[in-house]
Amino acid sequence: MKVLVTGGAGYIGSAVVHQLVAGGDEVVVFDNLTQGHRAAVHPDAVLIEGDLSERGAIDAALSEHRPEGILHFASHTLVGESMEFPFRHLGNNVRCGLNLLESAVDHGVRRFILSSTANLFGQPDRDLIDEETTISPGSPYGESKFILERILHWMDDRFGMRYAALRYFNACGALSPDLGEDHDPETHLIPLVLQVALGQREHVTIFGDDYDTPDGTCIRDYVHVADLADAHIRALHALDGGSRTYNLGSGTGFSVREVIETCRAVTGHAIPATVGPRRPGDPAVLVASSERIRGELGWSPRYDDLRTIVESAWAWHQSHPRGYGDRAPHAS
Ligand SMILES: NC(=O)c1ccc[n+]([C@@H]2O[C@H](COP(=O)([O-])OP(=O)(O)OC[C@H]3O[C@@H](n4cnc5c(N)ncnc54)[C@H](O)[C@@H]3O)[C@@H](O)[C@H]2O)c1
Ligand SMILES: O=c1ccn([C@@H]2O[C@H](COP(=O)(O)OP(=O)(O)O[C@H]3O[C@H](CO)[C@H](O)[C@H](O)[C@H]3O)[C@@H](O)[C@H]2O)c(=O)[nH]1
Repeated sequence: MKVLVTGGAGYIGSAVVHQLVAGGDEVVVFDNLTQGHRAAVHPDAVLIEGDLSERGAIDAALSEHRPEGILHFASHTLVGESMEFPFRHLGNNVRCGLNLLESAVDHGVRRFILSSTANLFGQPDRDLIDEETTISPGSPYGESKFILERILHWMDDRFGMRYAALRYFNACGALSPDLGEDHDPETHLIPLVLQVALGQREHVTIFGDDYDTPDGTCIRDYVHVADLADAHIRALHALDGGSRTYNLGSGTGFSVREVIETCRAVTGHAIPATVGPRRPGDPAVLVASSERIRGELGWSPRYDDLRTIVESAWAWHQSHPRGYGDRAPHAS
């Protein structure tokens, strides 16, 4: 299949692009490279440097390449930042998504995959979050993704757009030692902890240890990018059977302290940690039930062991301590 992948130079998108190309699909990446990296794009994929806020740029890409499907990863992605700058997230994510969908409809594209999020659920009152759990976005970021899910519902209803909304829990790990996570600024827990082991930070700050959890720190469901890629490919090829929505996680939660302990064990570094205040917008516990995608598409996570996840991330960070190395050095 020929597909257009927005955000295909970013962390998760680039991993999915590599797996799509490996499976024989033809890929066009559309990315403004604000967080993405040229070097992360598979050499057999076409890279268009463009911004989704410009409808004309999307139209040009779809007219030239005529993809059958779109995978939409490009987004503002940070929960905490969206609490501080709600309009930035709501405006950008919804406007860019609408531009893309309107152009897709005009160009006859009828297959669409959306990167959605566990943040749709706020802090649910159940242990495992399935697709029937009440939607109550925990931040403007989560709200922007829910709005896009609702827009997709109407695209299907009005235009026969078959979509999959994939609600990832916490993406983690590296597809290979040469393809991993490189954000600026980095805000995600595992890369930050590993940067301490690399000697690039003095310590990691735990955002609150007074949550109602066994060790007082937040619990998250860490799902490996290789497993996310597998889910995208299965969902893409299942769309002819109709639109679908899936929660994607491994079904096991790990606390912030457990993540730091595992990073200590894998790296052999003491990794000093201090406790700071809670981060606005952070729910205490988010763990997925992915029974629906397991049952319908036969997906199951292969990398659900935290040590294996951290080992794959550590292999990437060790071989690329400055990431892809394409950022201007920070003034100190
Ligand atoms: N990382 C996670 O744990 C996680 C969890 C749930 C959902 N998600 C979602 O998955 C998707 C990918 O996340 P990621 O961690 O790979 O993020 P990322 O920042 O690494 O990738 C996003 C990519 O989109 C590009 N981009 C951003 N705005 C753009 C625009 N206006 N036009 C064109 N390109 C643009 C960036 O340059 C970047 O390459 C996002 O939609 C995010 O909300 C991520
Ligand atoms: O320096 C840090 C960084 C993070 N944390 C904690 O570690 C956990 C994981 O935080 P991340 O920033 O790594 O990830 P988030 O859970 O905030 O968010 C991620 O998963 C969400 C879905 O749950 C979103 O979709 C979002 O895009 C994606 O970044 C949270 O409890 C956070 O409070 C710390 O204690 N210290």
